[in-house]
Amino acid sequence: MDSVIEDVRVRKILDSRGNATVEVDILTWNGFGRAAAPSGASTGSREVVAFPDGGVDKIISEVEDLISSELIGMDAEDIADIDLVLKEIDGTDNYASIGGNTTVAVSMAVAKAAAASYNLPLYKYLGGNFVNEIPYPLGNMMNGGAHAGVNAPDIQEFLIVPVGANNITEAVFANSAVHKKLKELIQTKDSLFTGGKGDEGGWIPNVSNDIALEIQAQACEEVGDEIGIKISPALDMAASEFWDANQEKYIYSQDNVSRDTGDQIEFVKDIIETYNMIYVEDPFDEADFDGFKELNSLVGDKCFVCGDDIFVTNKEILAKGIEMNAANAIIIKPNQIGSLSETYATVKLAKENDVAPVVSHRSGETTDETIAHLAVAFGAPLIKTGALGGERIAKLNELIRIEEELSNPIMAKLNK
Ligand SMILES: C=C(OP(=O)(O)O)C(=O)O
Ligand SMILES: [Mg+2]
Repeated sequence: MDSVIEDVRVRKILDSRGNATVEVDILTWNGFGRAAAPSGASTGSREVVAFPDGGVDKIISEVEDLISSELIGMDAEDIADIDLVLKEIDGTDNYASIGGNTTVAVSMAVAKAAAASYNLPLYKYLGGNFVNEIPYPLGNMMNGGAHAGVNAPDIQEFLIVPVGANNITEAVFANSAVHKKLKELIQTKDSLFTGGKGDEGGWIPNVSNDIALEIQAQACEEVGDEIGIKISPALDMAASEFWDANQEKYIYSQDNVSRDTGDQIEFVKDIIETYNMIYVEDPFDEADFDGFKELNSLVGDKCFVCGDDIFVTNKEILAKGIEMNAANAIIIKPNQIGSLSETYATVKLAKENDVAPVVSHRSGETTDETIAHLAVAFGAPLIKTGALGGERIAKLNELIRIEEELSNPIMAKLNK
């Protein structure tokens, strides 16, 4: 009764890139949930369709009526049933009709409304009373590739993990200290640097991939020594973006170098070993399961080899990855798959097979904080949600509040 849906509102709002996205309100007899959908720039080709052609404007006037007429009267607690109804309303395999961004916003708002109906925070409603692990924040320090300008490195994201942090406050401030330090270090290498930032708040340096790797490591070491905790470098290479299928090579335009898959395996292995990288995401093209498998067998004991574009939060594709031992971590982005219950199914399969779920933002975000709750509820060891910027700190500050609420909070185990 408390959680029976009484009203559904769908509106068009701004995202952090100035593009339109949807925000959904769900009102129950005793609760309220609001969620908004993010959007990607370096999207995997097998992600569900975010919005049909015509974007938000195409669907905004119809979906509210369509969804309201089905959902009003249903119980928000029946999230899986509601997700099936959304799939039926859409009527396609990949949400091409009303958009996976529409359905995911509804699905997350329903879960939040269900939690609120029983006066529970979302992480506790989904994860239970015993959850007490806080994920380490993968902080975005420098941006290249599809998230930056033409003179930036080819590697999309230079990240860090404050692995020695004892709590989330220490962790997020360690990340912001490294971000500040990097501004100084970039200025010594890039005379044209104007303080420009990429989509996720990392600096955009006009330097080679090698120089970016060096100053990333230097910043981790210097700040780590200053504050007395270990900080490890990490990367999202987003290699599908610079894989040339005709030449069968990874094209590093900043460095004037191309690498075939064998060279790429050696190159990435060398980076991981030289800089003690704790995490490398998408080091190969989204179709290259063999490259992933080879790298994972070489470095998987000491480094998270994480798949984003390759798995697109899809349970069936992850199953193939598990069979091949292609990765030991998977990016979890609810809007890649279109609903919370499908997201959960992928997380469950990952955890059952010792593949670490890494709950993640998108490059286009809103101030929606839902993924902070999902990361805690799912027991994710890592959350990837930037370091600075209003839409990024919305999640980080929510983690600080969650930690404060928990009776016995501990940082997650990384086992690397
Ligand atoms: C967050 C990412 O970028 P996007 O949202 O552009 O896919 C990513 O590649 O991990
Ligand atoms: Mg990625």
